[in-house]
Amino acid sequence: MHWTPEHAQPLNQWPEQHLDVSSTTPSPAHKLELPPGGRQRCHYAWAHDDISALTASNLLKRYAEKYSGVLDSPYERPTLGAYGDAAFLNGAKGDPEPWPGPEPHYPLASLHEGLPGTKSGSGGGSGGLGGSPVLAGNLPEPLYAGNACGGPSAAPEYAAGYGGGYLAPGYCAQTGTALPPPPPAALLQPPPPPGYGPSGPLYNYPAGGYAAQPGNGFRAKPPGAVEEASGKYAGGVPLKVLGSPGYGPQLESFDKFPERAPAPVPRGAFALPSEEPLKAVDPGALELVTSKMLDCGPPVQWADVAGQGALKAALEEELVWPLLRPPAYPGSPRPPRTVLLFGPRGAGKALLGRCLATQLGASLLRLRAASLAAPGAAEGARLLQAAFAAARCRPPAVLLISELDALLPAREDGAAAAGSLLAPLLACLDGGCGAGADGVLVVGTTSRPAALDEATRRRFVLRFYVALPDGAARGQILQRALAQQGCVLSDRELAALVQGTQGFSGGELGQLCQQAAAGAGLPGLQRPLSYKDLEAALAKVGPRATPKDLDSYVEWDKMYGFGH
Ligand SMILES: Nc1ncnc2c1ncn2[C@@H]1O[C@H](COP(=O)(O)OP(=O)(O)OP(=O)(O)O)[C@@H](O)[C@H]1O
Ligand SMILES: [Mg+2]
Repeated sequence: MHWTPEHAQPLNQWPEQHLDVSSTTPSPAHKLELPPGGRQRCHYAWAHDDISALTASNLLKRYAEKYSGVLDSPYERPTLGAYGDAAFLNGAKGDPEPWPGPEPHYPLASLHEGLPGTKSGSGGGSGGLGGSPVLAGNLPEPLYAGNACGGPSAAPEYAAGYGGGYLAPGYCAQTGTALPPPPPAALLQPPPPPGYGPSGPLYNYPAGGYAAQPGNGFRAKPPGAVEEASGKYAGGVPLKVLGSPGYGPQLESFDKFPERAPAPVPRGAFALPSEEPLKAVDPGALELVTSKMLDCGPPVQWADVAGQGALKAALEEELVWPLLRPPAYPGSPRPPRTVLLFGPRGAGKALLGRCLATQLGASLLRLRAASLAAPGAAEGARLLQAAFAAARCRPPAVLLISELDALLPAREDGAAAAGSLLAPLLACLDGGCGAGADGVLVVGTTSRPAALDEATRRRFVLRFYVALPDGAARGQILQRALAQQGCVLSDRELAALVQGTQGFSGGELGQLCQQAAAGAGLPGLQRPLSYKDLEAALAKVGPRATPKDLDSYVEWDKMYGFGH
C-alpha cells in the first residue's frame, strides 16, 4: 500500500472514471458519487491511510466471496441491499461482524452441501441448498429417490416438480456438486415400445402386443398372444415359422377357431361404456347381429401383417396408443373413434382391422356392408343400428364395416340416396347408435374411397391408405401360403415369383397359390406343389388393380388421407 500526495486531494475533486479494485490504492481518477449530505458519513476502506495491505486483501477476498456466492446461486437473487451493504458503506475496518441483512443468508460454504452426493456435514441442513426455503418447493424428490442406479439417496431433499415429468426412469443423480443439467433430448421422448428396434429388417412389432398401462384395465397381452413369440412376419424370422398357428395348415379356416374369450371390461378411456342407455334397439336384431357378427378368429398381431411398416406404426401411434392410454389431463382431446382404411381389394384392410381389435384387446364385430344393403333399406337400417348397439354392449369393441361404399349410393341420386343406408349410417356414426360411446372403435374399409360422400368421409376421422404389398411382403405372404401347401421354393424360384407377382394384393397371392394347387390337381395329387404349378397359375390369376386405380388411391390419399 502506497500513499502518494495525490491521495491528499479532497474526494470531491476526484474525477469519476472507474474504481480499480485490483489495487487498494485509488487513482486520482476515482471519484465517489454520493448523495449530498451523505458524503461525510461514508468512508471507503481505502480512504483510511492506516489500512494495511493484508487487511485490504482480506476485504477484497471477502467481497469477492460474497458476490461470487450471489452470482453462483441458481435461484432468484436477493437485491444487493439484502446483503448488508450498509455495513459495507459504513466502512468498518476489517469488518469482523457477519454480514447483517434483513434476511438470513444462505451460508456460502454450504451452498452445494445440501445436494445429494456431496458430503453435507453440518451444512446439509437448512443452510444447504436442499434445505433452502426458496428451493423447497422447487426441487423435489421423485426423480432421484430410490434411483435404480444406486445413486445417493438424499433425494427427499428435492421437492416435487423438478423435472419430475421429463427425466426418464433410471436417470441417475449425479454425484457432482451442481444440479444436474437438463437431460438430453432423447430422454425427453417416451421410450419406444419393444419391437421398434431399429435393427430389425422388418417392422418387427412385438409379438405379444403392447403392455397395458397400469390401471387402465387393458390386458397386458391379448388372448392367444403366447404363441406369437414364433414371429410370423417379424423380421429375421426363419421361413419355416411363417406358417403361424393362426394360419398353419392344421387350422383350415378362421371359423373353426374356438370363440375368443370375452374381453375383460377395462377401465381405460376406450373401455368405459357410455352412461347413455340404449334406445330403440330391437332386442331380436341385437341378438341376431351379435351372434352373426362376432368374429371369433385367432388374434392378429402386427407381425401377422406382412410389410406395411409405416402404416402399422401410424395406426399404432394415432389410434392404439391414444385409445389404450388414459387421457393425460382433464379436457384432453378425445382419441379418434373412427378410422377408414382404403385401398385395393385384398390389400389387407380387414386383416388390419382385426389386428387393431387384437391390439386393443377388444371384441371384434364384423359387418359386410353389401350384406346389409341386400335385404332392403328398412331391414338394413335395423341391422345396422343393432350392429352399433351390439358393439356398444361389449366394450371394448371394434366394429369392422367392410365395403363401406356399398352402403352409399351417389348422393346426387335422390332416389338411390333415399333407399340407401346412408342416413342410418351417419346417425350411428354420430353416436346415435352408440358409435360415439367410449369403448367402441368403428373401422370402415373400402376399395372405392372416391365413392364416399363428404359427410361419410368426414365422419371417419382417420383415413389411411392400405397399399399393395411390396416385394419383401409378397415374398413373406407367398412363403406362408406355400408352406401351408407343403411347397418350399428355392431362393431363386421365390425371387422369380415375387418378381412375377408385382401388383398383386395379399388376397390375390392367396388365390394364386390356391389356383396352383387346383391346377395341379391337389390335394388329390400326392406331390408337393412346384414352381411350375405356380407359373401355370400365374397365367390365370393376375392383379386386379390397374396402375390407374393405384394412382387414384394415391391422389385420394393426398387429398383426404392421413398420410403415413
Ligand atoms: N399384408 C398382408 N399380410 C398377410 N396377409 C395379407 C396381407 N394383405 C392381405 N393378406 C391376406 O389376404 C387376404 C385378403 O385380405 P383382406 O380381406 O384383409 O383384404 P381387404 O383389403 O379387406 O380386401 P377387400 O377390399 O376385398 O375387403 C386375407 O387372407 C389376408 O390375410
Ligand atoms: Mg376386406
